[in-house]
Amino acid sequence: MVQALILTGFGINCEEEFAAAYRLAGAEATIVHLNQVLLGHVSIHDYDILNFPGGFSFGDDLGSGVVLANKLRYRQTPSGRTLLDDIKEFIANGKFVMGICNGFQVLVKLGLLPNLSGNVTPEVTLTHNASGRYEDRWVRLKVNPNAHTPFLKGIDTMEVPVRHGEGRLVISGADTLAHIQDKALNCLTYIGYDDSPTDVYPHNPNGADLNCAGLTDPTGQVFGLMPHPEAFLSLYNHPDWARRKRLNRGISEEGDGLKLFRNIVEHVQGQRAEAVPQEASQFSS
Ligand SMILES: NC(=O)CC[C@H](N)C(=O)O
Repeated sequence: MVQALILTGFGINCEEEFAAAYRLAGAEATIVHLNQVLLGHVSIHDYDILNFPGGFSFGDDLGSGVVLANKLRYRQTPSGRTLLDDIKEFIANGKFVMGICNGFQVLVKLGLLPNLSGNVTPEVTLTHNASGRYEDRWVRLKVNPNAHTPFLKGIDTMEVPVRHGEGRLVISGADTLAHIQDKALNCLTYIGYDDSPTDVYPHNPNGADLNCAGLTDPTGQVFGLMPHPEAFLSLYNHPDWARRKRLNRGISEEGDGLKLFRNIVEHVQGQRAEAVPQEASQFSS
C-alpha cells in the first residue's frame, strides 16, 4: 500500500482531515508527532509521501510556518543530520512532499518551494492577507495547464475552502517572477465566476501575486497550496450540497479535493508497478 506520513504537533490541527483524504484515496495514512521524527523514532524514508498539514504551528509566532521551518532546518536528529537533510534525500529518491495551508507556509519559509535555485533557500514569501483579516471562505481555482506535477493531473478547475490569515504570496524580483512563470511553478490560480484568473477580492482572498494559490518545485515532487482540498472530500462538505443535489440528481458525491489525493496515490502505485518488472528481470539474469 502507498504510505503517507502526516506530521502533527505544536499547533498543527488538520492532520485528521489529511489522513482521511489519503485513506479515501486508497493509501495507508500514519499521523506522527514531529518529535517522533526529530528523535529518530520514525524515519520519513519508510514512507512514500511526506505531508505537512494546516494549523497554527507555534502559534504563528514570527510569521506562519517560520518556527517549524527553522526546526526542520536547524534541529539535529540523533543521526547528526537535520530533518531538512533527510527531506532533501527523500526528494532525491523520487518521493513526494505536500503542504497544505500552514504546511505550504512551512515549505515556502524553508525554501523547498519554489526552490528555483535548488539550494533550498527562501525565494518568495507568504504574508498577511491584503484584506488585513483572516479569510474563511470557498474559492475557485484553475490548474495551470503547463504545470508539471502528478498531484494535479487531469484537474482543470476546483472549488475548495480557504481559512488563513497569511496566505498572500509575495514574489519580489522580476527574475524570480519570470522564472516561476516560465517553469509554470505557479500551478494553481484563484479564478472568478468566468474561470479567468482574478485579483478581485474575495475571489482572490488574499491578494497573492500572480493570483497564485499554490506552487510546485521544478521537479513537480514538492507541492503546496493555501486552500484546503482535504476539507472537500464529500459533496456534503459543501455549503450548497442540498441545492446542487436537487438540481442534478446524478451529481458525484465526491468533493473536488479528493481527486488530488487519488492522483498522487495512483502515481506512486504506477511507479511501483513499473519498478517490479525491472527488479524481477534483475533476479532472473
Ligand atoms: N488553516 C491554516 O493552516 C492557517 C495557517 C496560518 N495559521 C494562517 O492563519 O495563515
